[in-house]
Amino acid sequence: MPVQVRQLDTAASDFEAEFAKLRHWSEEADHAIEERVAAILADVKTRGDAAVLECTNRFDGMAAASVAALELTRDELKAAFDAITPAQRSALESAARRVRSYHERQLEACGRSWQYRDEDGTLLGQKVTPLDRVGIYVPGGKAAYPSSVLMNAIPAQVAGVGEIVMVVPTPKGERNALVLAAAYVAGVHRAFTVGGAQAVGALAYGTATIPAVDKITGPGNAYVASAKRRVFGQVGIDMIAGPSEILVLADGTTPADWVAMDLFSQAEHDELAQSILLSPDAAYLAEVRASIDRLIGEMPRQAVIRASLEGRGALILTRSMEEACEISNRIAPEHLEVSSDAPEKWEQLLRHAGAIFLGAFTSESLGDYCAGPNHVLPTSGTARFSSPLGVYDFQKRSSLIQVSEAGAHILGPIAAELAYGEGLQGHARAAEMRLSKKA
Ligand SMILES: NC(=O)c1ccc[n+]([C@@H]2O[C@H](COP(=O)([O-])OP(=O)(O)OC[C@H]3O[C@@H](n4cnc5c(N)ncnc54)[C@H](O)[C@@H]3O)[C@@H](O)[C@H]2O)c1
Ligand SMILES: N[C@H](CO)Cc1c[nH]c[nH+]1
Ligand SMILES: [Zn+2]
Repeated sequence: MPVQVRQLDTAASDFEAEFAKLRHWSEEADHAIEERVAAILADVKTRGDAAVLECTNRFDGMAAASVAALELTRDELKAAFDAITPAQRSALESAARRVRSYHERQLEACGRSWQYRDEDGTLLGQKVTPLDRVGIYVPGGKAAYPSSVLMNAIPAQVAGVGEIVMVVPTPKGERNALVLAAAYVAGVHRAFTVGGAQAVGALAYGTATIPAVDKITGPGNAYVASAKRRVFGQVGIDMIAGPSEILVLADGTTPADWVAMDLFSQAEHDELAQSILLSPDAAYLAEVRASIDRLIGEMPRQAVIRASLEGRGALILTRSMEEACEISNRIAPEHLEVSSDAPEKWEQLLRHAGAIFLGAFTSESLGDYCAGPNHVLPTSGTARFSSPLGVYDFQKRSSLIQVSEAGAHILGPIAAELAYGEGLQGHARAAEMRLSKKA
């Protein structure tokens, strides 16, 4: 049966209405989920380990006797690493090396302290420090994501975080050897087989067994997203990541099968994932449609892919590549492939995207695993104002100010004038006292 992916045409009179429907992403709170998450968090806050244990046994079909029994030891992580195949070990290590090297450059480029002195000797600067302890959430309900272990733990490590605590659900007690091995490779300090809102609550409030952290990062389902939103303030969070998205801008020079498979690659994550192709070449869109219909039968996750493409996917005919870039900027996708033989030309017109993949050989899937940049990216148009997970998410900044005696004579009158204007005498007098010699 052909996949009923909708087709839009920017020259059609109903384009704006159809485009609005396509972009509409209702993350309207599901009341049942919101209520359950609120109850789980309150329970974890008051009863700690007992609540975490009950929820884990109930929601993940486990039969653990204590939260301590859910901790994975460093020896267990190493045993998993030793047990996977040499090919898996080599792939994990190569991916980890590339991700580390990319994030080390990020640290050099924007993660270091800096300072300077005014002419009067006053020192000003910014001190960058790593977070003391972070929690990384690794999803594990419907699928296992060793790549997400690397993408969360490695930037934390590069930033110099003191302790990295990983949580990952293991439904029915089935531990994924690659996830454990990735935790070993990435240098996770402690790991617990706990997931969902109870894991987020445990990391935010701390229990007798699971330590409270300063920030929680990592993607997850609606329970995890809701819990992260609710504990924000008690702890930091990275972002609320929604379903995966890919937008391909194609000038018609990439084999149609390649682009069809790239659309599948994000559609297969989730029925709610969004895959969109934009091209000014109508014949090319028809070719990709034919590839989709021919290749879908080969895909083990074809039901998910079909649901995603039919529910939220689209092929969009544009008047030009310039117009395709404009539309892409309006969508601000998580992943943006520029499938063209002149990708640099179009890249200059692109402003909003979590990650931009240039040229026919750069499949988005390479970025998901091993190119080096992070795969935890802003979704649902939030690339307009936010950035990929990075070393900077595991650091914080303190301003440094050391005013010299000469500097106090310059700054004091300015501060005092403004403080009197605000009616704050204490501020003004504290500045003015520094105008006289220290006794
Ligand atoms: N953006 C990214 O980088 C990225 C990477 C990997 C995965 N993902 C996404 O993360 C999500 C992972 O979702 P998942 O479900 O597979 O795993 P998950 O780990 O996010 O959620 C599983 C947990 O949900 C909780 N849960 C499930 N049903 C529940 C219920 N009825 N009541 C209370 N709690 C319940 C359980 O505690 C369970 O442990 C997917 O949408 C996937 O596409 C995103
Ligand atoms: N594409 C996902 C983020 O949207 C990340 C991922 C993990 N494994 C495969 N893909
Ligand atoms: Zn992916």
